[in-house]
Amino acid sequence: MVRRASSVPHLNSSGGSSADSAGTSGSRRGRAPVAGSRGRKTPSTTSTGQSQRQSSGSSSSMPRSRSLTNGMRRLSPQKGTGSSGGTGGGGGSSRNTPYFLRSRENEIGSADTLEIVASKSTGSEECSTPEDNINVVVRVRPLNDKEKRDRHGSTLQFPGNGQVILEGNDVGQKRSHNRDSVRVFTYNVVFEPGATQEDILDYSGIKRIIEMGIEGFSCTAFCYGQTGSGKTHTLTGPPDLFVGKPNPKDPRHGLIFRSFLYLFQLIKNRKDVNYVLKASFMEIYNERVIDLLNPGSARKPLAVRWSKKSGGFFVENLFTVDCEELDDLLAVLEEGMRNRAVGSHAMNDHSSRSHTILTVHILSDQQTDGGVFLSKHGKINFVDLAGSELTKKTMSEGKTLEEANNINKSLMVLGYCISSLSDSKKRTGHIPYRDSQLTKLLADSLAGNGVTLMIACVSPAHYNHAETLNTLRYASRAKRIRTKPVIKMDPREALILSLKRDIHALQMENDHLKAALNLHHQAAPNGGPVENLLELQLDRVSSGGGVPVPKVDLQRLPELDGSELAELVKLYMVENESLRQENNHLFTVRETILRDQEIVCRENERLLKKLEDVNKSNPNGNEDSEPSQKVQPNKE
Ligand SMILES: Nc1ncnc2c1ncn2[C@@H]1O[C@H](COP(=O)(O)OP(=O)(O)OP(=O)(O)O)[C@@H](O)[C@H]1O
Repeated sequence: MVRRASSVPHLNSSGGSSADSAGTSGSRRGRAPVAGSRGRKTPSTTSTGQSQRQSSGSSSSMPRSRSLTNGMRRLSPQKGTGSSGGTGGGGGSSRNTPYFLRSRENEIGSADTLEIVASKSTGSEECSTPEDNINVVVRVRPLNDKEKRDRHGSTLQFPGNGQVILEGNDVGQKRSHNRDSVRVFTYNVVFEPGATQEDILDYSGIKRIIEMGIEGFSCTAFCYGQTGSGKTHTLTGPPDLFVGKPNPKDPRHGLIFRSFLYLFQLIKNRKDVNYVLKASFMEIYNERVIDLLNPGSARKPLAVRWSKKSGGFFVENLFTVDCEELDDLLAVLEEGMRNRAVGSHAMNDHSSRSHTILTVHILSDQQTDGGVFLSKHGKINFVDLAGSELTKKTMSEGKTLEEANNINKSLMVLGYCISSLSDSKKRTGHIPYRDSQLTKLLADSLAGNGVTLMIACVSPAHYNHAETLNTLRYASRAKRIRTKPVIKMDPREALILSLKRDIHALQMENDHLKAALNLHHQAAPNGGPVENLLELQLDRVSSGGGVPVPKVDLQRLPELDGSELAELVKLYMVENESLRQENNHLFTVRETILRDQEIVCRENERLLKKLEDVNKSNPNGNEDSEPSQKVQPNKE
């Protein structure tokens, strides 16, 4: 796919908390309109950490905190393996040797090599890390033609090691060496204007996100930045990619397209797991949630509700499409892109007027050694936020102005949430997720059990200095947020898995005893010292089934004679059998629990319906069902 000018990319990355120095869904299911809609003409909707100040380039004195940089640590070491470029092998590739990237000004970008080395020395890390920082990377777009024509210089420099230097806002003034106005920010990775779409796939840490999604984690990649900074370009590529029949080989394809290829490549390699993929695509336009796969002519908004079961918000009746083939996923992307709200203003001809969330659900079933099926539900959200804008600069008016106000308001709430979450004192207090639809739906990604990648997009042009500074600060704050990634797994299945592990351990012990018995017979065919049996200090413990089981010091086994060993083996086999029975019993209990759960679920649905009726008859009620304020459904 995309080939970079140089074979050695230069990125700079850091990790950790911000080292900037300057300072699910309830869903109607279907495999429908989308899968069959590729190439179909659909009516397009045209509603269209602040850092301490320091002199420039003093990177060596930058404070560094321990942190993940998992994004970099788990990068694929290879380039040029195609758009799906990774090494494949599911979670396996997360243990790749990190690829070291150095800075080369105005080329690709840089990553914090110190952080990578530090991470490497800690060895490989399991997916279920107790806490992770949000992985934050910055992408700087190139100056566009207009900016070049108007001779807007670049306000950014790239010293390497995941740093970006923002010069003082001295545009139009004499270029003083005003050290105070120079700010240095550090991120996991900084992509310089020369970075390609393929670089973003390979070095942003998105591959790790996809791998963790497959492993059952809830993952999110979101783009943030001012209008026209390249968010949509990064996630999906330019809009004309989705006009007519898209060319899959087009090098301009964005991160979502490339991630889909990578996802399917990983899944194909996991023959031992049965995967089911589903996808949904929605937008938040003027605080209304619209289903981009099924917008309807009236673009009727969907309700955002709280789920007690999952402990998070979800969009009710969001269309979810089964995606058996890569083509189905691509069709979801294309359909949504055609339906999303786009408008034009002075700073962007194709400005996103809404926030979009494309979600891929990854349901997996894997049979363990003992025959138990483990089900996991991972998901990957791709979030393209609408750009913050200064309406004076974008010259928005009328409808575009209303959109801009809504966009800015929801981004402000997101800013509050990020700011509170990044502050260790405020983190445990009230976080205003409920103040916007966007933050309700991103709550889990920001502070829950998810894994999150933030791509902060900035313009290098001097005239965007204030917005670039804002974005860089925003990104620095986000970098301080820590989440606790957890695999979503049925707890009963987890219990059975652990029981199976116990049985396996017992079986190994039995095998060991049998082997010892064999050895003993060979070494002493006429029998050993019987009287030693009492000295073995058999520690009798009661097993699950109440059968007494002797615990033997295995080192002393050779002292036993044949009959004693045979007796021990017999006891272990009985114990083994009893454990097996216990396990079967657990299976039965599990079945019963599942049946009970189904009954409760049905009852819950009935109550929810009732609740809806009550809410309908109360026109002044809020859109969300606030269980504390209204009729409460049955607890699940
Ligand atoms: N890295 C890049 N390389 C080349 N062109 C880019 C890059 N980033 C952005 N552009 C171009 O800049 C313009 C604005 O980009 P884009 O629409 O992605 O911005 P945005 O941040 O999504 O804006 P908005 O918030 O208004 O939707 C587009 O023409 C896009 O193709």
